[in-house]
Amino acid sequence: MKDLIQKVINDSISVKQSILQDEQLLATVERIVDICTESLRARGKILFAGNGGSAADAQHLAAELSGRFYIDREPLFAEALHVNTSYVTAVANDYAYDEIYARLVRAMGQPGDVLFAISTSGNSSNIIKAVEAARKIGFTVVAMTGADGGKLLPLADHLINIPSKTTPRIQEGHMLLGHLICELIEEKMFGEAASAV
Ligand SMILES: O=C(CO)[C@@H](O)[C@H](O)[C@H](O)[C@H](O)COP(=O)(O)O
Ligand SMILES: [Zn+2]
Repeated sequence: MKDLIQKVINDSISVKQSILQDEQLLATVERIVDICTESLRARGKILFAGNGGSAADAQHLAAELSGRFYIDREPLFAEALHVNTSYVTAVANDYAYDEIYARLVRAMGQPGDVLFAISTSGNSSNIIKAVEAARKIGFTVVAMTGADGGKLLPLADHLINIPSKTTPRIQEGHMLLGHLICELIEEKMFGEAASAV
């Protein structure tokens, strides 16, 4: 048991070390922060979509923006697409599970909005369909993936691909960088030097 505990913690640390050393990935994080800030300043929306643990991550990250992260400040428009269970169950039942996010993207989305498509495999079809709908509308699409990026890879404007093939380790990487993105957006928009950036 102790061996497994140490292995899992070590694996998680290794993934995070790889992220830290990946300058291209860290530059992508900066670019995503700039794009989200620009969108929010223009009254755009930041939408998040994921399944399972990634749905939890989606609503967690949305709440950091619509609620607050560190700073007492105005709310920002951010939401996770699965949170209305009446909507999700009706659309999954009446149309298809694949349609749940794409349909809401079409209902809510406007050019300049940002969609975070969170899928550890990059292959969940409801996420792919949401991305296709978002691209048609003129969103910026940020894909948060792992492994080889899957089908999301060629569809994303910006890719956060966590260097791991293990779903929970990938999710931990998504949350690390997702938290970082929320912190940096808040700092850029509301921090002490906000008027200068
Ligand atoms: O949280 C976990 C595993 O850590 C699971 O609930 C996991 O999110 C689900 O199996 C998802 O359906 C996986 O989908 P995806 O990440 O490949 O898009
Ligand atoms: Zn999980």
